[in-house]
Amino acid sequence: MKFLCRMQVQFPESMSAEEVAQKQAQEKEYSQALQRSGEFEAIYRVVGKYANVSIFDVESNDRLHEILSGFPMFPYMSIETTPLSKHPNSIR
Ligand SMILES: O=C(O)C[C@H]1C=CC(=O)O1
Repeated sequence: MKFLCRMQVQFPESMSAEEVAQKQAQEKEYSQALQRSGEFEAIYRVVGKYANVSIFDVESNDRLHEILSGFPMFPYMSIETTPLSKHPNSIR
C-alpha cells in the first residue's frame, strides 16, 4: 500500500539549538533505516519550507501509523497522509 505524506516541522521556540540538533540527528538515523528497509521509498524537501513530501510502501494503515508516530520529530510535525493507487496510464 502506497501513501504520500506531507510533513511540516515546527519546533517550539523554547527548544534550544542543541535539542533541535539532537532531534534532527535521531530523525536522520530512524529515517535512513526505514529507507534502507524499503518501506520509505522517497523523501523530498519542499523548497523554501521546513517540510517534506514522502512516499511510503507499507503493508497496512497500522504499519504506516507505527512508522510515522515513531519519528523522533513526530511531536513537532503535522502530517497529512494521502493513500495512493496505481494510475491506469502508468508504465511501471
Ligand atoms: O523534513 C524533515 O526534515 C523531517 C523529517 C521527516 C522525515 C525525515 O527524514 O526528516
